[in-house]
Amino acid sequence: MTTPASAAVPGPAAPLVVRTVPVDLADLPLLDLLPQQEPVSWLRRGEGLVGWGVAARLETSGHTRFSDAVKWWAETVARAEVDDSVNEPGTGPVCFGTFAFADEPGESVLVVPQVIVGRRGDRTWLTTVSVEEPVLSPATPPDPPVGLVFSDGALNGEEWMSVVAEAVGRIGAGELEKVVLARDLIATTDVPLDVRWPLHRLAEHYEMCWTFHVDGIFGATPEMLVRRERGLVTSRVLAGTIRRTGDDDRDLALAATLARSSKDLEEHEYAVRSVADSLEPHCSSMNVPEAPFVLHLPNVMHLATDVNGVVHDEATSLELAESLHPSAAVGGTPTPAATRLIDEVEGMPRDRYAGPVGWMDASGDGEWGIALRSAMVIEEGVRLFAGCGIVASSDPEAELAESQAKFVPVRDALSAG
Ligand SMILES: C=C(O[C@H]1C=CC=C(C(=O)O)[C@@H]1O)C(=O)O
Repeated sequence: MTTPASAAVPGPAAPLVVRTVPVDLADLPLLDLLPQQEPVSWLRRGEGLVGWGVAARLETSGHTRFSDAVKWWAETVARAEVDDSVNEPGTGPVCFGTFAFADEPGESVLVVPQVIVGRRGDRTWLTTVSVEEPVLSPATPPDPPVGLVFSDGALNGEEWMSVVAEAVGRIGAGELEKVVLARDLIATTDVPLDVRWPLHRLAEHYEMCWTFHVDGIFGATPEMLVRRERGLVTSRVLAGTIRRTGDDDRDLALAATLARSSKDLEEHEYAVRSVADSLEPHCSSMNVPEAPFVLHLPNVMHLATDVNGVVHDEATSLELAESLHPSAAVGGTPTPAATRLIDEVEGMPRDRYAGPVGWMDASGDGEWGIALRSAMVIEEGVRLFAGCGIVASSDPEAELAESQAKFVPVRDALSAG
């Protein structure tokens, strides 16, 4: 079912009036433009999109959440009055989306901001949607979190390790090959979080990741579920992790260990296979590298594979994201057995953690990351998430340590110092 969030917000019935013009912002970081109210962001290395205000919005849920969103967006852009003098991916009408991991529970949202500013290479543009052109200038700086206190989420460390042990047993018994199990952490704050605070810090420290915020879920994801651009499709698949020590020489040795680790290579292979198998029906040709490379992030290193293809059908980036979700980087292998086990033992709703998050333009081009290294704004503060791929040889204690390392980006970004 498609329901606009409020009666004041035009749904697909009221045509959007969209205008994109080039702007010159010199070197002003796009994040500096974001006001505290209703900010959205999708940025990597200073490029991407930010926006604010709500010109149109869709909330949906259940197993039709992706098809509802695809239909709503097609209807919205079909009726829009568009004047786009820049004509790049991400200009003209653009929606931002965040999707629940599972059919139940969780709301999925598409939002069309009133103002969007984009940057790609040396081009910067402003898109307005049914509003006057604003004067673009730095917004007030973000406020740091007040009274931040972390506590266990649904399970404490010991309990989560027993769940991992249970999964290892079930894998050993032949029920499935891999499952990704996640845990959460609660951060309470004395006043509502100014989400721009962690966004600035994530963008600064994790510049090789996509720093996102859409409707209360934010983070810096290293994993691109799918990018579709002018007929080309790319997916960055990650699975297999080792923590960094902070000592460069030791980290290089660890990277070599990761690249040879049979446990991590097995975990990675499942994830690459799931992505390649889902993309194949949409592609006339594909390149799936035989061996992964090691992606170095400030907190961890991952085995990574970039899968590329040429799309031969009309599938939009969001339809491609739907067919890829949940990949074995966040679900498992085989997918049905893995998602059943997640439901049975994880002990918490994932909501939008590990679901697709990103944006799409009127042509269907867009980028959908996996909402990892992420947190959801909740009434009491923030709920952080981290998950780990479990295979037959996984050790619960090592997985707990890995999950702690995966909390680090958001955890550090929330600290006031
Ligand atoms: C599920 C997460 O990471 C995935 C992505 C990269 C490496 C992973 C791993 O090694 O377990 C996970 O598959 C997470 O960060 O919450």
